[in-house]
Amino acid sequence: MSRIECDLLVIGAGSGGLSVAAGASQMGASVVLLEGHKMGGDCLNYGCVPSKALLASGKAAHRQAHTQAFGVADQRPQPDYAAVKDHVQAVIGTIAPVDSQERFEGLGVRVIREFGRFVSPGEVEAGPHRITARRVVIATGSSPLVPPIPGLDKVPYETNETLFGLREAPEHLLIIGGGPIGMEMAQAHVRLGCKVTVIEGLKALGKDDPEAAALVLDRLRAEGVGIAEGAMVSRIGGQAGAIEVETKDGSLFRGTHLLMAVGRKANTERLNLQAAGIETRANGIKVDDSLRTTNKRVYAIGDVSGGLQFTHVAGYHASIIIRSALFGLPSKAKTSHIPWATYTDPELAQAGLTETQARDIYGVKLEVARFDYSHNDRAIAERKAEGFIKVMVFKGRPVGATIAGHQAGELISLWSLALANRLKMSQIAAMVAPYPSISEVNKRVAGAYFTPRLFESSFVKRAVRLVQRWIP
Ligand SMILES: Cc1cc2nc3c(=O)[nH]c(=O)nc-3n(C[C@H](O)[C@H](O)[C@H](O)COP(=O)(O)OP(=O)(O)OC[C@H]3O[C@@H](n4cnc5c(N)ncnc54)[C@H](O)[C@@H]3O)c2cc1C
Ligand SMILES: NC(=O)c1ccc[n+]([C@@H]2O[C@H](COP(=O)([O-])OP(=O)(O)OC[C@H]3O[C@@H](n4cnc5c(N)ncnc54)[C@H](O)[C@@H]3O)[C@@H](O)[C@H]2O)c1
Repeated sequence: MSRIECDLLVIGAGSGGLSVAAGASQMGASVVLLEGHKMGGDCLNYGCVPSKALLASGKAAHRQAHTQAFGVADQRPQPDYAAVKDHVQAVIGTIAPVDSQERFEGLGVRVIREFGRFVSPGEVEAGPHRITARRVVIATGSSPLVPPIPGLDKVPYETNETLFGLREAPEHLLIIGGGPIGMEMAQAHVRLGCKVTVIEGLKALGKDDPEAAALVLDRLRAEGVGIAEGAMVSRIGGQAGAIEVETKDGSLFRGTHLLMAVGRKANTERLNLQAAGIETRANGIKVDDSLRTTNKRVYAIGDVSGGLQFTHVAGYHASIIIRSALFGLPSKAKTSHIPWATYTDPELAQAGLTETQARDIYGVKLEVARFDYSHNDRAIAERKAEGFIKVMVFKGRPVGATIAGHQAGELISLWSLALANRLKMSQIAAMVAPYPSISEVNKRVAGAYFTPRLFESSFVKRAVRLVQRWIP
């Protein structure tokens, strides 16, 4: 067994682990990075990247079929599912070098392609190596949760780890779970010519603002996605090509393929956490505000730490712990400015508090500013005028923003900036957005916040009349 000593040991080469390893190594720390499976983790191989590439194919097909309104005859799209999957793999292949072993070795990181497991509070074993590090970062991510639904073990089913490798188009895809994975994959598949039914136990897109979620769900239904809500699955039967899903209320759904999209479970089993005195909680490894585990020399970041499960959150976590692990400076992870977006068409994006959360905290003192896409000239020109932005404001500062509409995932960054820096609505209103751009909705919502103060104020009206009497 070889012995290795380093400043920082990173376990897992996904979104979080790669960010820590790259940053720490370039700042002069000796870094060892363990990866037992694919470099790039879930996001590159089975998550964000393939799902967005598949959605892009769906969008291309949908566009072909909806050009008449622009004066260009519609065409019947002829998607070739296997070719679409080639596109998905090509996109992964284009991005993969950025996450590759070679690139990281070039940055000075020692990359070991083995799974790691703790053997003591300060030592990790990986294949033939025993590694001692000043600090350890667990960034092992999450896997699809497959609940023990009776009958599920007797039928073939897909998860995000197998779906992107499927070469034959599902004739009728049943999706259990109406979260972001379920709804993104539903729209991609319906646009690629598959029949799709989503079976959701509670409320589809239930973590989002209900009004914004409803706008997206209406659009998906209009495109032909069947969405059953309040439909908790109780039993699964049938066989390959003829799957049956039964719900607690007795409804029966039949389809040819099944996708399980009911959430995630943290990747902790291989780590032998007890040997290191690291405690877990229901959804992952227990961490404090600074992302330290119950073993103070060990951090946990990204999906495995059980909070918001997004690539940009894993990257943000990496920046937080680099500060404390390398420089010994205090640093805390916040969630108040974290955005997320679901890349359906229209997109759905959130930063900070939803209206319901903000009302619970600020009560009647909360103000909600709103602007509809139907008043945005660019959106009208592009025939994307369906959607809205609303911003939750307390004492002149935004505390949350919700956007449902074209490019919502792009527009939301401004609100993360505003929340991170405690900007005022007046500072957003001072921005000038180019005309005609979709991003004008961000300025116009700030304008909407000030409209009653400026245009419906008798004080302002009196002041203007007075000044007008005096100025030449
Ligand atoms: C279908 C889908 C779509 C998604 N779309 C988006 C999106 O659009 N935007 C977004 O922000 N997020 C998206 N996500 C979420 C995003 O993929 C995750 O939040 C992100 O990958 C988490 O990064 P991570 O570093 O925590 O884990 P991962 O990226 O999963 O990386 C963990 C790595 O650790 C390795 N590993 C595990 N155990 C060990 C061990 N013991 N030793 C060594 N290595 C180990 C794994 O093999 C893996 O490579 C999506 C997820 C899915 C499933
Ligand atoms: N665009 C993005 O950023 C993006 C896209 C996809 C995934 N992700 C990340 O991946 C995570 C996982 O996504 P997800 O969609 O799997 O999880 P999720 O937890 O968001 O949604 C799962 C859904 O399944 C439902 N469900 C659970 N058990 C059920 C049952 N027995 N019968 C019927 N419905 C059931 C739940 O009520 C829930 O609505 C997300 O929370 C997100 O963090 C992000």
